Amino acid sequence: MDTIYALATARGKAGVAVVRISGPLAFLAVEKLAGDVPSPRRTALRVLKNSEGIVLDEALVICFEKGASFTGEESAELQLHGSVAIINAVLQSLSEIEGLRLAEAGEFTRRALENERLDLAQVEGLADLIEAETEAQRRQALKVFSGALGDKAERWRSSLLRAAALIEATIDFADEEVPTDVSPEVLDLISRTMTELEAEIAGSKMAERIRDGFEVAIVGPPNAGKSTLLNALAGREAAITSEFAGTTRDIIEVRMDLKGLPVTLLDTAGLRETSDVVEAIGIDRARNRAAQADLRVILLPSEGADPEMPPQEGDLVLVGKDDQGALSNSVSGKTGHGIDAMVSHIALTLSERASDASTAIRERHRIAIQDALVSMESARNEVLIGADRAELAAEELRRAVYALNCLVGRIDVENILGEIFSSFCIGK
Ligand SMILES: Nc1nc2c(ncn2[C@@H]2O[C@H](COP(=O)(O)OP(=O)(O)OP(=O)(O)O)[C@@H](O)[C@H]2O)c(=O)[nH]1
Repeated sequence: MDTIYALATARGKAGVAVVRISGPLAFLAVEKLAGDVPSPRRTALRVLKNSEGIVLDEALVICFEKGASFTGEESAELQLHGSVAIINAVLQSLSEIEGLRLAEAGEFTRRALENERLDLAQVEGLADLIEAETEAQRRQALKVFSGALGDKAERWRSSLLRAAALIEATIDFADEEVPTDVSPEVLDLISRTMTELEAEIAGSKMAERIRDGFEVAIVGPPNAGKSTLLNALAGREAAITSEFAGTTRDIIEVRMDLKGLPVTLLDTAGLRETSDVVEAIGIDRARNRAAQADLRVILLPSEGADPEMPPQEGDLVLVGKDDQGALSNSVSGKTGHGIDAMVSHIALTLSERASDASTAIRERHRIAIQDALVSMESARNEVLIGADRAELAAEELRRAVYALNCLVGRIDVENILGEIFSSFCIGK
C-alpha cells in the first residue's frame, strides 16, 4: 500500500493550509520533515526542513495512529502557513521520500471506505457535506455522514435476517413435527420493515430537493412586474425589465439561499394569448416549468385579474407593483414592499415540506430500497401461501438483504465508486 499525500485545503493564499499524509510511511515522512514523531493526537509545533536541512516552515503537526485516523491508516496532518511557496516546497519534499506519492482525487476517503471507517452512504454524505451551500443542505448531509442511513439499514437487515432464520428453521425441521407456526412473527417482521422502507422512499424526493434545490416560479400575465421582482430578490439585474408587455421570453434562473433553503427562482414569460410565434413558445415553456415547480408566486397586474394559471396548494397569489402597500396581498419589486412577507411564506412552506425528508438522499438509495421492497413483498406472498413455500420465502428475504447491503456498500461497491468519487477533489 502506497503512502499518499496531498493538500487538503483549497489552493491559494490562506491563513493556514493543511497537508495530509496517509499510509504505512506517514510517520517516517513526518520524522524526515519535523525531526521526530510527536505523540499521536497531540498538536506539536515543529520546524519543517527538507532533506538538505533548509527550513521550509514552522508548522503544527498532528499524527494519528493506525486504526484511529480518518483513513484508518497511520496518518498525519501538517498545518502550514497558507502560502503557495510553502505548500509547493512541502509537497516537493514529500515527493522526494521513497514510497510516497501524490494522492488521487478522493483517495483518502476511498481508503476510509476500504478500511471500514465509513460506509458508502457516509461517503456520499461526505461528498454532499463538502458541496453543501445552505443550512438545510448542511444539516441533511451531516445526518447522512454521521451514519444515519447505515444505522437504519442495519436495523432493517437484522429484522430480515431474523425472519429468514425463522423460516429456515422450519425448512430444517420439515420432516419432523414443527413446534410452532413461525409465520405470524415472520409476517410481522416483514410488514414492519416494509412500512419503514416505504416511509424512507416517500421522504427521499424531498431529500433530493434539499440536495438539488427547490424551484420557485414567478408566473402571471405580462407586465405584472415579475422580472422586477426577481431582480429585487436576486439583488442584481438578472432579467430584462421594460414597460413593454411580453419582454421575458425564455426562463431566467437565479439560484439563491432562501433562509437556509437552496432555491432556484424562475422568471417566466407573461401568460397571455399571442400571435407572436416566439412569445408563444416562451409561454408554453413558462406554463410547463411553472406547473412542475415546487411553488409558484402568481403575480397579478391588479386585484381580481385573471391569474391565467390555477394556484396549487402552498402557492402565493399577489398583486404586483403595489409600491406603497395599499393592498394586503401585494408586493413591489421597486420599493421592496411585501418582499419579506413573501420570502417568509415561501421559506415556511418549503421547510415544512422539507421536514418530511428522509435519510435516503440519492436515486441510488431509492433504487436499492425499492429493490428490497419488491423482494419483501414476494417473500410475504410466499409466506402467506403456506409452509411448503418456505424455501422461496427465505430466498426472497435474502434478496432483500442483498439490496440493503448494496445500499451501504457491503457489496457491489466497485460499480458505483467511480461515480461517487468523481465529485471529490484531490486531498479529500
Ligand atoms: N411602480 C412600479 N413599477 C413596476 C414594478 N415592477 C415592475 N414595474 C414596471 O412595470 C413594467 C414591467 O415590469 P417587468 O418586471 O418587466 O414585468 P414582467 O411581468 O416581467 O413583464 P413580462 O416580461 O412582459 O411578462 C416595467 O416598466 C417596470 O419598470 C413595481 O413594483 N412598481
